[in-house]
Amino acid sequence: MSARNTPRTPKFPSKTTTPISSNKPSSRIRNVPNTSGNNGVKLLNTAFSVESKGVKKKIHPAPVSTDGFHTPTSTAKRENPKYYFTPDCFTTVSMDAVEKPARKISSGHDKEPEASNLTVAVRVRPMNKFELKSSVENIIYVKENTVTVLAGSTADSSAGITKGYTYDCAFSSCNSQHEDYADQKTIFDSIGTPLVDKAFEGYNVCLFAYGQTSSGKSYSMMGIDTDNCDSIGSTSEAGIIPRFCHELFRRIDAVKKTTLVEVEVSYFEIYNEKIHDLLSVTTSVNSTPNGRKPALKVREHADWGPYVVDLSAHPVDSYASLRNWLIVGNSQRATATTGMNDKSSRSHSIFNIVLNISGRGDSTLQQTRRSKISLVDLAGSERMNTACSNGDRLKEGISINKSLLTLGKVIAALASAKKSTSVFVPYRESVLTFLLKEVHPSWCFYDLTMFALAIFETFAAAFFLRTGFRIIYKD
Ligand SMILES: Nc1ncnc2c1ncn2[C@@H]1O[C@H](COP(=O)(O)OP(=O)(O)OP(=O)(O)O)[C@@H](O)[C@H]1O
Repeated sequence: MSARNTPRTPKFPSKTTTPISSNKPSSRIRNVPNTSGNNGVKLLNTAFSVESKGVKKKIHPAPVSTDGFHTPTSTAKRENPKYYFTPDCFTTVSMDAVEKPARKISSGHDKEPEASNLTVAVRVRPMNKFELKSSVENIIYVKENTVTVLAGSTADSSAGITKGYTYDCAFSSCNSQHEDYADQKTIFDSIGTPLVDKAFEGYNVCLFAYGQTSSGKSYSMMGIDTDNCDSIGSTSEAGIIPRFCHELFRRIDAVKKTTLVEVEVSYFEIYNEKIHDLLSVTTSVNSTPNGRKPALKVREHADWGPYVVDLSAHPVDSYASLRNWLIVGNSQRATATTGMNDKSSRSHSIFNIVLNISGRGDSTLQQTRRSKISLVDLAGSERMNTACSNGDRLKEGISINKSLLTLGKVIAALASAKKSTSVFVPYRESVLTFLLKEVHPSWCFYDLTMFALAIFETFAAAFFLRTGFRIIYKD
């Protein structure tokens, strides 16, 4: 899921700003000369600026970019000058402050298609070895963007009643011989590529995988890396994250003569509500007995929102070096065998990429675009008895379920907040929602299993979406 247009409240720093975290993003942002005649206004498409004194809201005439290096903000401002609020010396990206180019979502019973910056996709995975061993039957069918669920052994089922749910995209990966089979490339092309486009335009994007344990989230997000550094084959099992990074550098290479693109990555996990840096290379004397690095703290900056203190960030200049960091991070992630998955993720993982894009060469450079990409692989919700959880696994499962519950509550509250301003959004109830506060998801990615238990997830997902984003399902 990714917020293609990250809805954010306009923010106007009242004092000299500090970096959002110790990865010092602001130090990487240049103040570029401005030739647009905007009285020294820096068209810096970023929330991190070094000049912010004497700030007050003011409506400016729409800026004119002289070098064609537009930001989404500047373009939208030109089209919607009334929304163009900026302090004298500061221009910030505020996706709330611009009219977003809305994508239309059509749904089964909607007369009018809805405009949304959120996309929800569902993927149905093949049966796993546990399911093949037991006598389970396929109860989920995908046709176009609708998932139909036979109601199992209930009276509805005997009466031939089915339930259909319409999503933005629905993929079936059950049978590789089937013509509609969606492989890793199909998934990435459908939901990953638009995100790369948006990231290059300067939007923050976020994509997360949600679903019950063993429904294929990690497979879809990370996949199985069988490729070398130079290419990702079309039949490869590499998932969205490596494909996203590969595509990112392919595009960077294509424009490198004219455009300077700096890429920085960070990767952390939220395990039992504690944050661990997955890319930390320093050895700490404070490591826990199980070898884990000490947990990092979350703080909230008055202007830039929540951030992880001392999270390491690493500049990368090629897919090969980025892939090495991914391998390091994945090797440190907490996984364990449960009753439903041999290698179950016991934590939420968040892989962040920060892109700074600016013109290269002469002084005609006007703007720097900055976008943050968050690719999130959530831990799976689980039923304690089915997942055979006990001891540490039980504790982890409780923590996972609790934070997923909060995620649902936050999204439901955000939806209600659209109608009423007095709604309390419980971001702080879990570390995950607190950290994602600044990056509301606009892309969600759901995996469903074909297993009967998945019905629960299907209903949960439909409810979640229906309440959260008014996506109407057919029934
Ligand atoms: N589309 C698919 N095609 C083939 N195998 C898949 C697919 N989706 C998942 N699998 C396999 O199913 C198993 C479980 O998948 P995975 O570990 O990705 O689940 P998960 O949702 O991340 O689980 P958890 O929440 O417990 O971490 C893995 O062995 C994985 O390789």
